[in-house]
Amino acid sequence: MILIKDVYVNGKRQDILIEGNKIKKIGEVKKEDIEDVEIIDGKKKIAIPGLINTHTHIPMTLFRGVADDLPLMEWLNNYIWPMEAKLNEKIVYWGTLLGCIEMIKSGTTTFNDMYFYLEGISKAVDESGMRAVLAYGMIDLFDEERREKELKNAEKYIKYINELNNSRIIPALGPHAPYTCSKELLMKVNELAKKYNVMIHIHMNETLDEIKTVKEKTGMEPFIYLNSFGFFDDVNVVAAHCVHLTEGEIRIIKEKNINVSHNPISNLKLASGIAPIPKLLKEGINVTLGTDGCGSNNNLNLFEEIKITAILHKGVNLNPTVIKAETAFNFATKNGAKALNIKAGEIKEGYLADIVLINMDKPFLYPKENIMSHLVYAFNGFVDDVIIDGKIVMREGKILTVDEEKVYEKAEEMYEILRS
Ligand SMILES: CSC[C@H]1O[C@@H](n2cnc3c(O)ncnc32)[C@H](O)[C@@H]1O
Ligand SMILES: [Zn+2]
Repeated sequence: MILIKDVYVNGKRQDILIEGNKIKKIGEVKKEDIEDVEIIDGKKKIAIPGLINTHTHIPMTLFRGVADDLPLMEWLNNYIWPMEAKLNEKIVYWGTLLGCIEMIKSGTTTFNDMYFYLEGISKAVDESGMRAVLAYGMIDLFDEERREKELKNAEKYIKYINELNNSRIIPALGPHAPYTCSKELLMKVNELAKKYNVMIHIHMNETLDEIKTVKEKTGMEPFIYLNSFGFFDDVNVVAAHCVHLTEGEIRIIKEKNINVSHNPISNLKLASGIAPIPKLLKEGINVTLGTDGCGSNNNLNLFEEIKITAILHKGVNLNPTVIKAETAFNFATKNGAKALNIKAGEIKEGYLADIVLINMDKPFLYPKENIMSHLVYAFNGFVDDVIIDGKIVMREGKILTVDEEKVYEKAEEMYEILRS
């Protein structure tokens, strides 16, 4: 058992008792009453639910800084995809470990990923102690032979992850986007999602260019097109980006309970645009936050997304009340958990013990009055202790699950292979 004593949580100082992978009690807990307990002194700390990143390509930590200041299509076609052709399980494994360290240090406990070489990713997630939803990213480019291969791979990885029997690693399906995946592939994805009871993770409406391509091909906007053949029926979908949406598309997102992953930093950096988040909120749509990969962000610090979300939409709408601090924070916690269907995102009895502690003795966190405001507008994202699934993975800034130095060394080595 783990007992966090005198920590500021849910508005007051109290104790948190963790048993197994769950929060057993919040309130006053006497250590004498419990046997075999590890005590964490929470006096100087606050406890928040671990953050949930709903759109990443985690091994892309190794692509950090390789192609900046470009629009999406040029970035993908001329830089990222040629480099991705050199990937293998080993490179992806080390890139993922680097990403896990970065996320743990910045308070993220769960991520929703779409990428290749899922054996390497799963191994790294397992070792790091993180929680993840992993989808093999499918791209068929409208070619039948490629489609069959991609679908086989996707199914193979769902089975592979299920056989790992690790409750922290959840399989999903990841068709890349409507401009890279055929209707036949997308229809099959809906079928497989129901067959294996897994969610779907897809890029939607990121740029005007891609929407134009889909419209020229199908005569419809992407959400209308996918909806026309039942892609969103009876499945749980996380749609990343959703930057440019028509009223009709917003109606579909609402009707089909599609979860939106807002990635403001990636969208700003690739000059894709700004998603109409206040409009989506008015419709009661579940908005969550993602970083996207490190090629387009260039880090995995979800606290940055929280702050940007809270301030960006104020500026764009000339209205400081459109997204309040707590709303942005909930995007990265409660709403993320809802999207991924996990009992996390809040510190509550019976919930998964995914908890982050922050030492408040930091100059930018004084005076200690409005904690939520500080977390959203003042905090730099460097947290102190992280518990995932009831296990301490970082203590006082030190990662306990993996050898940090070795990961940094290997990351440099893997990068040399990619750029050669
Ligand atoms: C098929 S696995 C994921 C695939 O997506 C690429 N990617 C990374 N960031 C983005 C983005 O913002 N939009 C579209 N595609 C993106 C990644 O490099 C992989 O090839
Ligand atoms: Zn992406």
